Amino acid sequence: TRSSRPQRLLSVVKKRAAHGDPQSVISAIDYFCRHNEWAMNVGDEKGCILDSVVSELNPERVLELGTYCGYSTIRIARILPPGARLITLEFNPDYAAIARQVIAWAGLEDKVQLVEGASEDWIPRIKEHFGIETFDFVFLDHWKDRYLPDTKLMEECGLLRKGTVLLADNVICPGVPDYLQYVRSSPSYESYYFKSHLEYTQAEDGLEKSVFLG
Ligand SMILES: CCCNc1ncnc2c1ncn2[C@@H]1O[C@H](/C=C/CNC(=O)c2cc(-c3ccc(F)cc3)cc(O)c2O)[C@H](C)[C@H]1O
Ligand SMILES: [Mg+2]
Repeated sequence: TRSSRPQRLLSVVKKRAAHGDPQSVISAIDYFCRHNEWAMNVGDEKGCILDSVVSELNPERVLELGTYCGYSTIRIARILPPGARLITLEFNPDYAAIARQVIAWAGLEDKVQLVEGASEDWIPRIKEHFGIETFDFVFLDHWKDRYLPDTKLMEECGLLRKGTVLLADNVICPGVPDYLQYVRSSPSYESYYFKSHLEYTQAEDGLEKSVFLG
């Protein structure tokens, strides 16, 4: 049977990117998705905004919801300070298997812990399972109708602290209206919209940065 899109992305990475060189993995995926086959990675334009938010924050503890092929995982992990850790949740075993290989090809497996499972099952277990108190940075890029319930779950589980930054992809396209309304109206968040474009296209999209105020 035909290969999957993630499988084709992985083979491009192995063919075009240098082992242990995260930037070449990122460039190989972006080139392929722009010129050969679109895929729902955060991409280069929004990826630069993601890079700037992460490097300004210099987070020690990062959570990513929705790994897919690991593109944003390696974008974040490649600029984390030494000793920092990224936990990324992916509930599709086929995507998880591809992402593990992409992360390994980039040489970033020491900074990344890919956990196979659903966010709603894992968020309540992260503290005791990983010995993590709170996260400094959370990147939301999984099913769009799960951003809001998972954010409320992270609040309830005490995984957010004063100053924790949530960065949400796709707040315009496909859109996350219930999440946007919540973080923009809740007194517990200070929100900011980074206008950009849907990955590899000219359609509008953007990232919403929301600081938890406690
Ligand atoms: C219930 C389980 C919840 N918990 C979960 N726990 C763990 N992992 C989860 C959970 N829910 C989902 N995942 C995983 O995360 C990934 C899912 C990612 C989803 N992303 C989009 O749908 C999107 C669409 C477009 C788009 C824009 C325009 C178009 F025309 C077409 C597409 C663009 C974009 O940038 C997009 O990120 C992965 C596929 C999926 O297995
Ligand atoms: Mg996305």
